[in-house]
Amino acid sequence: MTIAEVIVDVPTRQTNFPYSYVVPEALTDEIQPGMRVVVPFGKGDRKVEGFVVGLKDAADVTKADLTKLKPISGLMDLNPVVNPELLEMSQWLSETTYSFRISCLLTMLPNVMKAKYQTLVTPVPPVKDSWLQERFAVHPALPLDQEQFTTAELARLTKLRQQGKVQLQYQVQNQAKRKTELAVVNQIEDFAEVRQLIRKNTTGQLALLNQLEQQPQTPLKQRDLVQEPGITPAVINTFQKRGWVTKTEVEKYRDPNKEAIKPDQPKPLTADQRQAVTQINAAVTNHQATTFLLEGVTGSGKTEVYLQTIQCALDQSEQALMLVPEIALTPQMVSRVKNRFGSQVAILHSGLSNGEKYDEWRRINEGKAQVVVGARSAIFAPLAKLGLIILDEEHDPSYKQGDNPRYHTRDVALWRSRYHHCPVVLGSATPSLESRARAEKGVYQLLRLPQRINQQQLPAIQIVDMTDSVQRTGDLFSNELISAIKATLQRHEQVVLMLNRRGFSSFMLCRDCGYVLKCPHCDISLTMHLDTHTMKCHYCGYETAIPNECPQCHSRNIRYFGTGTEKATQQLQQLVPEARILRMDVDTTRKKGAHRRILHQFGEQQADILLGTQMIAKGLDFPNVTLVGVLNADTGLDLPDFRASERTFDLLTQVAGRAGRAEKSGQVIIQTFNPEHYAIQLAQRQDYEAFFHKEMQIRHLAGYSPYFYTVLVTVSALQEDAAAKEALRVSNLLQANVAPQTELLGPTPRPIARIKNRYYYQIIIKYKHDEQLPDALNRIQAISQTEIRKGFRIAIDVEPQSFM
Ligand SMILES: Nc1ncnc2c1ncn2[C@@H]1O[C@H](COP(=O)(O)OP(=O)(O)OP(=O)(O)O)[C@@H](O)[C@H]1O
Ligand SMILES: [Zn+2]
Ligand SMILES: [Zn+2]
Repeated sequence: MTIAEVIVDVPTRQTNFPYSYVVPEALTDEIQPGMRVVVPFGKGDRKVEGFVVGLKDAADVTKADLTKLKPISGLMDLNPVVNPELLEMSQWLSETTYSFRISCLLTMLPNVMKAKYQTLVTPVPPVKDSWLQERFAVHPALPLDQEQFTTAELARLTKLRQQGKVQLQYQVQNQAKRKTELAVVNQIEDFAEVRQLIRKNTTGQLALLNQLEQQPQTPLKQRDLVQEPGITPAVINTFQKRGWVTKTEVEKYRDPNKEAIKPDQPKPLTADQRQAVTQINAAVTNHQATTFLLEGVTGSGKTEVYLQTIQCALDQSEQALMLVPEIALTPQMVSRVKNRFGSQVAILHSGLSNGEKYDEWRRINEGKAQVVVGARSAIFAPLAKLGLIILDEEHDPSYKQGDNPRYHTRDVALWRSRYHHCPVVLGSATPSLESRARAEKGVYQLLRLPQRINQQQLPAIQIVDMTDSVQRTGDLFSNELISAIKATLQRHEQVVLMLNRRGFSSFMLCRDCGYVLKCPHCDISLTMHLDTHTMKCHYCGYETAIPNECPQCHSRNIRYFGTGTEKATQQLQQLVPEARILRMDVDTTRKKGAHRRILHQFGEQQADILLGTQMIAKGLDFPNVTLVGVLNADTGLDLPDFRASERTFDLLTQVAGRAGRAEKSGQVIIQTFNPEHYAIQLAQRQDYEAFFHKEMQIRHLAGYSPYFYTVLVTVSALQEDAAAKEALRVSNLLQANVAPQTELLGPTPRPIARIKNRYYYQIIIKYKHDEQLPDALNRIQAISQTEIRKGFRIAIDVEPQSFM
């Protein structure tokens, strides 16, 4: 007899220990680690989903224990969905992020593979109640929901259940559906003989015969066959009746990137590119788990380095994984990879429907894709022969997942690199301080591309001091920027304008009493949306009409501090009436394909100006863009976050890099209220190395990363005093268990103290070495499950990327 170790999916009873189940005789040959199973759990033996993480022999279990074990109810998969590498990784991930193993396993799989639960109700025989007899005449079990039963009927069922006349069953549903299509399989052995049997004038039959003869061994899709002249479904049916073909179902993958591929060739490399490619390729061919930091200024040709090293992995019959931040996963980037590697490429990003994601994932899992390009979660792509991992824009905060498991993509990449003995390339024009510091120490190997392609200069950057109102026209644009825009349009060149939306924007303020219109559920001001004429909360979705008087003092003297993209577009249109402006932000890109459409229009020069949020700062490569303007450089500088300067520097450098990338030289104008700030001054010089050294000194003095490690513990509850008390309890528990040199900051209310009616308190742990810390955090993780039942939520975030 075999025993399976199963990690079950029960949100309120999470534990990192697998439960043991008996494998029924019928499943012994089928079951494998990495498969999902349905198992009975808890008092009512309700059916839940679980993952088999190991199998062992019954001889290893005592007789007494054996009798207590329940059997597995069924398998959800025919093949393992978690391969041995990912199974091993899930263990490591759960230990290093202090999250439960089930959430690690679920994170690795496409969304549709998360099981859905359904409650079914069935009458208990003998059924005497006439209403029950009637209701359950057709189906012996019905889903217990509002669609099936009226409220009165549901109440009636509750009563019947108390009397033991009906019972509930919990059913796990597999949501993942694979699509199949009809195909035709050849059964003819002697084609000449069949040709004799077909009459000369039946061209359709002859056409089909020819198709079969060309590829007698492969199933031919009916959809493709009927494209041939003369071949119709009727012709195929005739062949089927005569036993010349049989019909079958073949798997069909939804192809999310239907756009035509324009094959392209590797470019001859510059000397710097060649040096980088040579070193990375050596590590690929020698199977070395080296981490390279590719520090290349904007437009230095990092992408070409990625493509040529990917080629090297493919030449070794190995696979490559390329990660890109979600917003940089532009259609431009995707087509660059697809044009080079064609249909071997699988793409994973949030714009795909769940079904499309599942299909791409299956293609990868079945070894049918050799190159995977995707955003954060693509780091778990089940490539079995990984030969190279690339993280483009490695400094990007979106590489850190905000929910459990709170992993950093870079750490997972390094783990996989060790597992597969393959190199990792971290690329950026502005590497994170952590990575650059590791390169300084020799932990990572530094490769630099200090020059732009074509000897093109980095664009000249001009800073405009917005505190000087003489310089302004309207509240968003300086005279300099407006005249530069006009001059650019006269040369028939294009402009990219960025509105920095980090921090707070477009809120309503009463000039008489100072009232700011806030969300009733969150501690954050509401944002004005002109298209819907509402004030919206960006955290919980609450919305209300735009008020025309102050809700507090009823004064009409209210002001909208709008720096929203809509308002900026309107102002700009008034100042430069001839301009054709495209707006790109979360609102205009919500619809599927909108992002692609806007960029396509801009690329085809159907517009002069692209005005957008951070979304436009990354990855865009338009040769006709010669002017970049940043409307408000500093909204991120005041945020209570030790990385505020780094983020501002990164963003300005990235967006400036969009100008003058081809033959024409570029110009950048940065509008700011803090012209003296070092992040802005050094961004003006585009001097990453100087910024790195300056910022390292500041981090050293303040005791922050990369000199110290941080862990953020957050406690929340519906009542503010309860949250505060619980945070204090957690803090005391930590204090008692961490090493004496470890510093605890807080508990303090989080900068945005309330979201969706929950109050948040935070504790920041700072340390250099602390061997006791993992144990201390494990204790917190363990109590989090009991606390959840009392209404508290405790979150542990190792190396947090945000303190909001
Ligand atoms: N060796 C080369 N010869 C000619 N053109 C090249 C070469 N390498 C890259 N390019 C071209 O130079 C332009 C800039 O390259 P690329 O977009 O790869 O830079 P990047 O470093 O990734 O930039 P960013 O970080 O700003 O996105 C692209 O249009 C690319 O096709
Ligand atoms: Zn007021
Ligand atoms: Zn809200």
